[in-house]
Amino acid sequence: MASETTSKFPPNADQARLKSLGEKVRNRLEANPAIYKVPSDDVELFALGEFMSPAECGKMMELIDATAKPSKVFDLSYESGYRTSYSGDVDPQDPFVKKIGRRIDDLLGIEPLWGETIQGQRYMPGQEFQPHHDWFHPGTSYWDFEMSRGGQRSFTTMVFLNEVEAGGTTDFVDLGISLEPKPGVLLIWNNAKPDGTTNPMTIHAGRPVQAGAKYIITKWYRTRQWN
Ligand SMILES: O=C(O)CCC(=O)C(=O)O
Ligand SMILES: [Fe+2]
Repeated sequence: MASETTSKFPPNADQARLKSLGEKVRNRLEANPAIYKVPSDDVELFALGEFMSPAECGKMMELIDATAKPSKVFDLSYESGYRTSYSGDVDPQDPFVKKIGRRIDDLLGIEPLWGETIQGQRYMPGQEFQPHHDWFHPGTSYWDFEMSRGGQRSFTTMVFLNEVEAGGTTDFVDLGISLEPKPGVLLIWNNAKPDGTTNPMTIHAGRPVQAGAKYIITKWYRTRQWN
């Protein structure tokens, strides 16, 4: 693809940074007795219960309802059906949003400026986010732009805000792992392998909600300062 051969960012451009950040965050999470490591040989995946209180989850859902608009996945349009949830950047200046963001920064021990702003998402019945990687793929239309504003995505963090009546699991499709939304639970995964190359096995999906609604927040970290 033309954009790949002309890009100043080779595939796995941030390998060394992903490797050292992976080590740092892994050590920190493994030293935290409250954090559960989901057993997998292929992906570093962690979970933490009661990361947000029921009141905090409720407040965040109100903010999402106030900002939600159709999600965009880079060059894939909402109409394509790939990601049909409603999403919005909850106000990064809101003191409550800042507080939750800082709590995630502290837990992982990643430089706060490397974190993207928290994104809220709401799925109604039939809405889903089809299998994808959160890391950026070389050769895409967004590769150069995203790589130049913070580098590759290192860690994904995601909080389930509510109980979903039916459906809406987060599935790691190549791992055979399906996680049911439980309010307040934080998921964390490393988008890279221990050697710092991007990890194809992180492919995951937000399965269609069958009944009720599903609310989540997501915060992604890069390998350098994001803007
Ligand atoms: O809704 C989910 O369970 C997954 C969301 C997701 O993968 C994302 O926002 O990148
Ligand atoms: Fe994702």
